[in-house]
Amino acid sequence: MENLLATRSVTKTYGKQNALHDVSIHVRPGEVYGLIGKNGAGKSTLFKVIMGLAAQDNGEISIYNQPSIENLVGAQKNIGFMFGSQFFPYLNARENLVYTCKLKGITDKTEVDRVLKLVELDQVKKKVKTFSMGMKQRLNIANALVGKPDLIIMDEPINGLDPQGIASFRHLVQKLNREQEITFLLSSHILGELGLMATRFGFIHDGELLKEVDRETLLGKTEDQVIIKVDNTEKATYLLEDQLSSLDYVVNGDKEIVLSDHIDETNKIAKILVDGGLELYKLTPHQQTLEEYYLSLVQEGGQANV
Ligand SMILES: Nc1ncnc2c1ncn2[C@@H]1O[C@H](COP(=O)(O)OP(=O)(O)OP(=O)(O)O)[C@@H](O)[C@H]1O
Repeated sequence: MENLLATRSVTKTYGKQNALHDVSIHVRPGEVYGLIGKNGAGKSTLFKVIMGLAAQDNGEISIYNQPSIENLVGAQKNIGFMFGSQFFPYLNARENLVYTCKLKGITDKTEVDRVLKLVELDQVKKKVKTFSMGMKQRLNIANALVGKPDLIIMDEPINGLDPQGIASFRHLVQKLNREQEITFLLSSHILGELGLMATRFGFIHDGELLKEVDRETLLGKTEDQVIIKVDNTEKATYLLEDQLSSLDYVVNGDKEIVLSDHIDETNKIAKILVDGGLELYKLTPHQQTLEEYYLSLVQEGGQANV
């Protein structure tokens, strides 16, 4: 499928700091793409490079498969962008958006009403300085919607929102994605926050893109596990390795054994451990979360089996 936005082997350094190394992401039309990475992973730098706010050292950006600089500048007009709030606090939402229209050279007088309606701020008259975080976020989206972009890029859009704000943000993104056919590229340092709304994920760590994976594949990878806690982890893994045919496990920092196979044989596992003279404190089935999957991906440097 043709990409709406792609980066090819983009590299960017700040002095000796390697902010992006060989990053190739592929955002297809109609997706809600979640770029996930911890603080300092390179998400903002990648967005700045895409928007032409920072120059890459190497690599290419293409929008609708148009890599040349002149075309890219034109194509960037089809991108709505949000990098934190930059509104006049003493103006209301409408007045702020009129200003955005002026900056973008949009003369259509109905544009402000259109975007205010889409984010359900059309009835709100008060000044922006009195807005809740959730309302500010909706105004941010309205601002990005001005000019009918195909793609909206938002850097850490969920930061600072309460659970209700996160839910209404999610519903708004999904509605705009479905009804206005807007593609989204969103970043977060918390996978769980984008886990419910993104249709595809890119995992970035220390400036490198570890993996791109669609939602269904990712959900299929969060496996059923068994968590075991005993008084002697080393002896337990020795006994289990000895008496079970194959054993896929990790020992995590809390001295727990996380077993990914033999999950239907908890009775047998308990017997092996107790017969081996171990104190068994815990033996519980567990469904791996997206966050845990992401952490294992980072630990394995992108080699997790997707
Ligand atoms: N202007 C700059 N000068 C020097 N180093 C920078 C600059 N901007 C970013 N960096 C460094 O580049 C790396 C990537 O930073 P970036 O801001 O892109 O990460 P991020 O994933 O967006 O994290 P955060 O969510 O904390 O902003 C970090 O090590 C950061 O310190």
